[in-house]
Amino acid sequence: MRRLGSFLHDAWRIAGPYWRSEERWRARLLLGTVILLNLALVGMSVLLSYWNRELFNSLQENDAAAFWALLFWWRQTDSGPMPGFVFVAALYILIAIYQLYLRQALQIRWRGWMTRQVLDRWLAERAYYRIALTDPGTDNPDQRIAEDLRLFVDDSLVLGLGLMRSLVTLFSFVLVLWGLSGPATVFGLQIPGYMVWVALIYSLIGTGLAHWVGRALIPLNFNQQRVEANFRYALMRLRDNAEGVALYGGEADEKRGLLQRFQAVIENWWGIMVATKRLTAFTAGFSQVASIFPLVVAAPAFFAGRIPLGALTQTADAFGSVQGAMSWFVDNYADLTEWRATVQRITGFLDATEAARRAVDAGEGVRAEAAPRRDLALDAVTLALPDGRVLLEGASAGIAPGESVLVTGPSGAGKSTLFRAIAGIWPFGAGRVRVPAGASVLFLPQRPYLPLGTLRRAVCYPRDAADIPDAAIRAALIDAGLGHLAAKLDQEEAWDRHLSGGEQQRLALARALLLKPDWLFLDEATASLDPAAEARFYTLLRERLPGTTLVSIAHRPAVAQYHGRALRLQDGRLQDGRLQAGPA
Ligand SMILES: Nc1ncnc2c1ncn2[C@@H]1O[C@H](COP(=O)(O)OP(=O)(O)OP(=O)(O)O)[C@@H](O)[C@H]1O
Repeated sequence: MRRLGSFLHDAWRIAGPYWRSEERWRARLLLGTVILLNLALVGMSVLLSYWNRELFNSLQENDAAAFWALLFWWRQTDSGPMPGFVFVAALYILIAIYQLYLRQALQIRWRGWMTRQVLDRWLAERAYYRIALTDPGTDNPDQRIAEDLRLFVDDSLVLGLGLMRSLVTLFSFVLVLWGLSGPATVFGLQIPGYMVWVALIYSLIGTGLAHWVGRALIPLNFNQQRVEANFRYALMRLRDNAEGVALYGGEADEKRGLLQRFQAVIENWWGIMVATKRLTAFTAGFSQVASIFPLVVAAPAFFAGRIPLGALTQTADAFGSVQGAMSWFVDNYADLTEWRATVQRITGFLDATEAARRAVDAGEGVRAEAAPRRDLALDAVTLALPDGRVLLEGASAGIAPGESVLVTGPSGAGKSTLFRAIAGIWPFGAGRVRVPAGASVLFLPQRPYLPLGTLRRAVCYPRDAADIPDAAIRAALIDAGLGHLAAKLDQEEAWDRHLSGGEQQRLALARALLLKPDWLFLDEATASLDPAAEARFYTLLRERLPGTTLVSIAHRPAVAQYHGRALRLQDGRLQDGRLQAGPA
């Protein structure tokens, strides 16, 4: 019970904010309307059950006028005026259409609001990056944002409305059945409304048995989602790494891996089939029996002339409705378990983003802060790895504006990690990095990131391409030696796969020329260029961005000539040294 309580609390933690948000009035109005229409549908089915009874009675009494009136017009009955079938059916259809339409409108609004909120949290404080480093247990954020949010909203509405409808149906038809069923005498005891008790006991036994027969399906369904996702992920990896696989000729290995994962899909599916077969044997048998069971129980009263044919059929109908409503938990078993898993995954994800935000607020790791000064300062910076290994211990240094500094050191010494700390994204370590407030900073990593979409977007990233004139973008491309791409600005391609490594680095140079940052950090940004192109790259940077402070990581000795100073990272220490400045 405590587990159920904390689960419902989690579900409300996810769902609640929308109903208190700025969209709350529209949301509540939509939900209220959907609930009303939902209740109206139950009311319509109660009305139809009385209508049915009148129809069968008209048949039994051979009353053709009453029969036709009940179909196409209306008729006065003992319990009041009864509208004809055409009107009842038309109204039912109208309510059913709008109940679904408005529910779907609410679904997409709710999902849209939640998606925007979760994206905000995920992107704030670079939680998307931190979580991958500090909380690897929070897997597949893409699935959580795209799929789990959708499932949560859909399941919450469908299950919530379904439960409410079943409860109202249950109470309505229990009343109908109570009114129809006279008392019965069992072992000398008079039991009023005995058909109600028969229906409840019958349904409870059915629910219990269905749970017992079908419970194996719950973990199997759960597992099916997992193995399907694993298989899909492997296919996606192959698509993303098609070139690497093709160059290695790794098709046979890939096929083995893919078939292995697909085998897990097949095996679990067989488990589902066997369990479903068992459950279907039970539920099909149960519902067949349910269709004649109330007739068998009520038939003696009919044959004894105590109830007319209409009452007999209405009894069977009401019995079926009570039993159907009682079976709600059984019918929705799979969806309930799916909803539960979804709530757990979203809660875990929200907790991880919250933990990332708290860690930043608490100043854990290397703190990067904007300071009212012109230079950049490292104060007792220690860089560590997730396993605690220390890369750099208590380093202090400063870089003045306009300087050009080369960072060197053996592979794996921690040079890129030092850049990460300066960017304020490295969570392991201690100390402080003070960055000039208000200065624009651009990092060009080893592998330039190219976003999805047009080339224009790729060049201007992370600025909005709409803010930058066409001519400036073309000029930057031409300067960077990518003039042949200037005509393709609005072409959408997988540019990261289309362009060669060197072209991608030149595109990053174009980006730097375009954005004109005050501070430019280059992490082996020319590693894929030939020496002549590398020389042009640095010369151009110095010419076009004379006021920009340049900090480069590079292995090639030739790069040193474009810098005035070197910082060497080795054996956990940062050594400072002057360089003979070259053409810069
Ligand atoms: N996310 C991570 N988790 C664990 N270890 C990491 C992570 N990122 C980097 N490291 C480790 O930190 C060390 C330093 O990496 P870093 O990329 O800073 O080195 P580097 O000096 O830039 O090397 P290179 O010159 O080869 O690019 C390496 O041993 C690397 O394996």
